Amino acid sequence: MNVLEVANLNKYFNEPVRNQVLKNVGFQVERGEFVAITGKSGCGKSTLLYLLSTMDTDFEGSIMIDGEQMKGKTNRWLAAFRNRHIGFVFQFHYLLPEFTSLENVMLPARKLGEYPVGEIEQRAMQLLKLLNVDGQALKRAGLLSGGQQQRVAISRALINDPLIVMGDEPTGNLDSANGATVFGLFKELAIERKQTVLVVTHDEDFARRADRRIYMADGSILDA
Ligand SMILES: Nc1ncnc2c1ncn2[C@@H]1O[C@H](COP(=O)(O)OP(=O)(O)OP(=O)(O)O)[C@@H](O)[C@H]1O
Repeated sequence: MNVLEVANLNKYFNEPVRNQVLKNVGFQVERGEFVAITGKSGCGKSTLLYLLSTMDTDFEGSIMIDGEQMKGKTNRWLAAFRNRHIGFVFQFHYLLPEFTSLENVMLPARKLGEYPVGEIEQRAMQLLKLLNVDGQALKRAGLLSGGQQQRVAISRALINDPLIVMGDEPTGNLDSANGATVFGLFKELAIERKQTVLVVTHDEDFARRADRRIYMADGSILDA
């Protein structure tokens, strides 16, 4: 079953001049696939991922996630859908700096409101532990190193057990041991939990070991 179906996707930026950044992009991803999106700097990878994450709604074409069309939905609907189904690890973490790591990880689950706080806290601690950052649980996120913040952000992305995990350079700030932990975790999500993982990366080793690789060049997909 396809979790993601992208068809005839075009994206334009209008500043400073009108520029077509994605050109008729189309591909499909099955449930439980681990996909790496690669390509030269500026080819449109982050733009694509941002659209797929439903955070940018300004596009032409079709993005279907879990059988739902993302085009034309209200921001409120998209925010609820995103919180429930998509875990996203940004290139810049966007953790709330005044909140502790633990509070940051718990936030999407508290927003969802499906589980008691105690259960959410327990699960958040498990994720922080899995990512070797449980020692920082009670520290304010703004005081952590870049790599620690990255691992907290990954924990936060996984708290609601999302259908799709999307990452923009998720191992970018990590040393090789922590990078390998994250890779192993993503692989496990895909194989054991049938979660779909979609990662933009410049890390050749990471890309090579994914189930599938999507190459982009100048706003188009070369091989899907
Ligand atoms: N908000 C914006 N306004 C105008 N142009 C933009 C905007 N964001 C991105 N672009 C342009 O879109 C193109 C694709 O950018 P994008 O960030 O998607 O590339 P990328 O492949 O992710 O690059 P990198 O690997 O360096 O992160 C670039 O030419 C960039 O300058």
